[in-house]
Amino acid sequence: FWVLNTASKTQTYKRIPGPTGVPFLGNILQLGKQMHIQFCKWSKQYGDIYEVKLGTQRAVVISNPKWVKEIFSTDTAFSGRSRIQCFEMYPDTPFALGIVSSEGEFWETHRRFLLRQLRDFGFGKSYMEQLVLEEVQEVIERFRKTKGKSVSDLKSVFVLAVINSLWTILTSKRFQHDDPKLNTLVENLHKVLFDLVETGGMIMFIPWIGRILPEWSGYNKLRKVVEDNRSFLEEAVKEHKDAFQEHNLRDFIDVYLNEMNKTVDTTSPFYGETAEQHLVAALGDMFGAGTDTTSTTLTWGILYIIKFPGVQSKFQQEIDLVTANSRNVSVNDRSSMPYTSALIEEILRYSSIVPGGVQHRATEDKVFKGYLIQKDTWIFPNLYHIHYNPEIWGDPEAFRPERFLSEDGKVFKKNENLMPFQTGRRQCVGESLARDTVFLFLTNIFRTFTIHFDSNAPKPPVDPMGLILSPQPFSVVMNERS
Ligand code: HEM
Repeated sequence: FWVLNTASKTQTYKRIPGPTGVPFLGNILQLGKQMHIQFCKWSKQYGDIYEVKLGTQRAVVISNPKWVKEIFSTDTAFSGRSRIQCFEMYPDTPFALGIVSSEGEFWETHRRFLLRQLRDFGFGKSYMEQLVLEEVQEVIERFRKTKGKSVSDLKSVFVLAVINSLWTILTSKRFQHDDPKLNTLVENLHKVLFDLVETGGMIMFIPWIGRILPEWSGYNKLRKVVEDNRSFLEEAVKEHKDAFQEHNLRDFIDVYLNEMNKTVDTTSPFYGETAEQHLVAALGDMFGAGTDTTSTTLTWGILYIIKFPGVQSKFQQEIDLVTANSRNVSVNDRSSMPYTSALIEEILRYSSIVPGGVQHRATEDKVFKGYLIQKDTWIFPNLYHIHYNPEIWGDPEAFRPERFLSEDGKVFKKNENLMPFQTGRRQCVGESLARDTVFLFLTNIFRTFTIHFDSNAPKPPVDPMGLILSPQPFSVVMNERS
């Protein structure tokens, strides 16, 4: 029956090409530590779409940017998410909670609610900009104190600073940049994700390995970090429940609790214990998705600006022109800063920190471009390949912000093939915040300092590393501009 069923399904559709794997492991052993590099090699061999097996999990990888847009925008069947329970705060619930991992009506309702509340609380408005600028100022003061001495771990300086504006809106609290407990929490999270890549990401693709070899596979360490995070966030929700006043809704948590209190329909996504667990998971998503990504992008930004000749001086010239070197740069200046806009696009392209995107799940059998994509298949957009495709960019290996400018260099030109935040129904909810944060941090830091590599420190190795592609540590010296 299975043979007949499969044959009848494949007969009328084009066959999806792809590399041959081995039983149980599929193509995992071919992936190596830099999965995105192998994804690019396969796309050269197999074209716009190919199929791989990650353990026993079937996945298709799409490398044509127009197809990526189409598949994630048009059909809800391609907007699902696969459960990877080892990452979940509540792995025993019947379906995944939070925003990143949930799907269907539950996800849609909560994503809409989150976006509306964030907007109402000031997302993308001048209040938010003010909050970001306060963080920028604190980071600048911290750099000032180094007085021309070497600074070696930029990312750790940025990691809590970039989330604080959002955290204020969500919880009415901000973190001290050097809060030891929080920094340990974040470091552990990053370390555990890094170690996962070292073991080929096995527990994501072959869940039973985590149960059989919990130590070797990194499962135990991962669970410890996830549970520490959960306790920290549950505490924040508990404090809000204890202090809750219906007439004084201070932040996102309060508004969410209010919605829960009003809900009597037991089938509503806002009802009962599940809804409260969702709130904790959603806060975890914001924290997880917002800290590492933005701080890594900023760190890459500084590395590229000082590494590639001429970039820092052009950038500073534009900053000085706009501010007359007498005030902070604000997001309103962006429209008069074409070089800066182009520079940030090039940083996003060149770093491509989420190289294989975040995979979606096909929630039913569906035909796409004549190929049958079967239910439960994972769909990866091959973002790194798209961002480094010579047919699109000409000279992708060159760091050249000018590719996003008109010929006379005066007008910023968007390129729709750049999609670091992915695209379509699940497109990153933090895109505008991340863009504003990167813009305000970089412009105001380079308004204040000229930065170069510390000539006494070893040259930084160039290969990016980790699940979120991060630069290897490098040391810089910051000199205050006159
Ligand atoms: C440079 C910074 C960032 C990059 C490159 C980035 C990239 C991405 C990507 C590629 C996705 C997957 C979208 C999809 O599945 O179609 C995503 C989803 C998401 N991002 Fe970001 N992100 C960044 C910053 C942020 C920030 C600051 C937040 C905090 C609000 C955030 C929150 C989320 C959430 C909640 C999702 C899940 C959306 C959903 O599944 O509906 N991200 N991001």
